[in-house]
Amino acid sequence: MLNIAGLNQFYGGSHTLWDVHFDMAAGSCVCLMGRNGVGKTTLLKCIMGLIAVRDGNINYDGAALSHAKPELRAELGIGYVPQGREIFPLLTVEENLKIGLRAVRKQGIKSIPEHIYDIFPVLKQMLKRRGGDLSGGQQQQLAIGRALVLNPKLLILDEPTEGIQPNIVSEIGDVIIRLNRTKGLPTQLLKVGDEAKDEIREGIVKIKNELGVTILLVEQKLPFARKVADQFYIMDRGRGVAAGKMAELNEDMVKRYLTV
Ligand SMILES: Nc1ncnc2c1ncn2[C@@H]1O[C@H](COP(=O)(O)OP(=O)(O)OP(=O)(O)O)[C@@H](O)[C@H]1O
Repeated sequence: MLNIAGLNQFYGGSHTLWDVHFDMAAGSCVCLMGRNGVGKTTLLKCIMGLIAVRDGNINYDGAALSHAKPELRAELGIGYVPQGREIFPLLTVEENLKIGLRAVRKQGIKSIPEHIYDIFPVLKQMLKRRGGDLSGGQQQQLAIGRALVLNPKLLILDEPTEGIQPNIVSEIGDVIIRLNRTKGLPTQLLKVGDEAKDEIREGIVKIKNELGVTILLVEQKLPFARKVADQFYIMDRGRGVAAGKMAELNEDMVKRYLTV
């Protein structure tokens, strides 16, 4: 789904990403790991077209992204929640969510999809509150909710648990798992609709629609990363140095590349 080859990036004269190769398959949940300053956010920003790439290729579902305008990502179904969340503090929750709608008008999505409130009920309760008055955890839910308005196929999250209290961290973990993994709900469940009440059938269709999102996240908290992701990709000093199934992430790699 996302394929990166030979990617190099510079901040002025400073060579930050070195010949990065990275592949992720549709349906996976990949955690981008590494110590502070190794280039994780920079890689995400390259994918999102927010900073220029010196050379190399970024391909998403057959589309070449390396030199494409940032807007193309939303059109292709790539949602992004940046580090620090970047919600609009003076706008209400509803207004923040509506900002996501601009990018999807072409797809005929004109109002905030109801399933966003199923996933984050707190947003419905707080629709008229200003973004800046929400707690850190609520702001993160708002930032993820805003990205979900796009109905993304690929959702990119940069440190979604940073600065958030532990109980909300685990809620956010559950949401990521729910978005990513419930794909493949048996189709016979849909067929029971003949006898089932409309409500139930609608609920199942909704769940099917909201799920199966491919996820790429940067995360420093190891237990969280192990819980939500099925693959890891480790960076060190601007280079990709290890990748594999999360179950294969061993103590040696943790010591070598992750612990401070
Ligand atoms: N706008 C910028 N201009 C110049 N150098 C930058 C800029 N942004 C980041 N850097 C540098 O590029 C390197 C990679 O930074 P990046 O933020 O991608 O790392 P990271 O792995 O995401 O770290 P963290 O976990 O701290 O966010 C660091 O040395 C950083 O100081």
